[in-house]
Amino acid sequence: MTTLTELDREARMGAPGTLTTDREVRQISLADFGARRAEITAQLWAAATDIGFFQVVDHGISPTEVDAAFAASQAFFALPAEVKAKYPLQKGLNSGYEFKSQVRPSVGTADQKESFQLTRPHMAGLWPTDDQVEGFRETLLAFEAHCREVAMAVLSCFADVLGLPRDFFAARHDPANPQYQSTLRLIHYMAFPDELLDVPGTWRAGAHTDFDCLTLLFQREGQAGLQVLPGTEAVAPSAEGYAWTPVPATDDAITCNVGDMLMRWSDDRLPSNFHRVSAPARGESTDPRYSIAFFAQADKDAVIEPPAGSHEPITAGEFLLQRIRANFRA
Ligand SMILES: O=C(O)CCC(=O)C(=O)O
Ligand SMILES: [Fe+2]
Repeated sequence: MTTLTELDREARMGAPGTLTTDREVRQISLADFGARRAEITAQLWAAATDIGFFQVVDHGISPTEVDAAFAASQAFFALPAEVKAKYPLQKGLNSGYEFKSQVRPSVGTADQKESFQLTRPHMAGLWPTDDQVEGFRETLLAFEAHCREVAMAVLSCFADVLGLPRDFFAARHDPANPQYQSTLRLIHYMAFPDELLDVPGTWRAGAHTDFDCLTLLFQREGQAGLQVLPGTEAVAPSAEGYAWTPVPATDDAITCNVGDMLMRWSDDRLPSNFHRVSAPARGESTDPRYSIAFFAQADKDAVIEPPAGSHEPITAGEFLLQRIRANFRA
């Protein structure tokens, strides 16, 4: 098996660097999508190829739905540890619950978080009961479906620019396919303990790129910490290291970023940017942070074959497995 260049790149990104607010994380409205498609496509492409991260608003997922998903998430994480442990992370399948088990190759320390992942074909035995969290399964399956719709709309715009059929990505992220491997991840960064403040190498999430085609990230107003490294900065670090840009946390916007699969698939035209979630500095809020990520990961049997041949073809199943193996403790 060859080592992915994606893994190689990641190993060099762990240093704290500096923060900058020189870069703007653009907000793009998806309102009236059908009629404004060309304009939206131009805005998405420009943002994705410039800073890399962008936010979409007027995306059609109602505040009520987003609140319900976060309420289900909070209720789950509030369960006793021994209950959560009944739904353990399934190795290599992105489903189930884990506690501080993700170690990013960039930093070598465990993310200070717990998470629950939903990947449709791999949920047998992993749903908490209605006694534990009322309506958990229904709420999250509906939310996952709606996230996929928004992700496919954004990917259809990228397909237009890449000269691919408009439904190219939707056909390869097919919930009816047993090989479906898109994932909804509920994340809880616990209230930050005093003894970890100022400990070097401690992150809520260490620097990484995502493995997927497109990530949708839901944040809560004021629960800050997400920082992105735009591609051009990653190429030319200053003397202090890389300059990271904070991504605002609001209730209404969905933060989007391209992942490694789509970078490959686009012959590297669409960059997959490094990002991380910083630990609070002394004096900053140590309150918990909740986020929800939808990872649009092409079905296992989809072949990632870039049109210009810049990378060898690889199935999305093999690609993802290599990345997961490098990230989770055995
Ligand atoms: O929680 C966040 O804000 C980011 C999480 C993230 O980047 C990830 O899980 O890949
Ligand atoms: Fe990420």
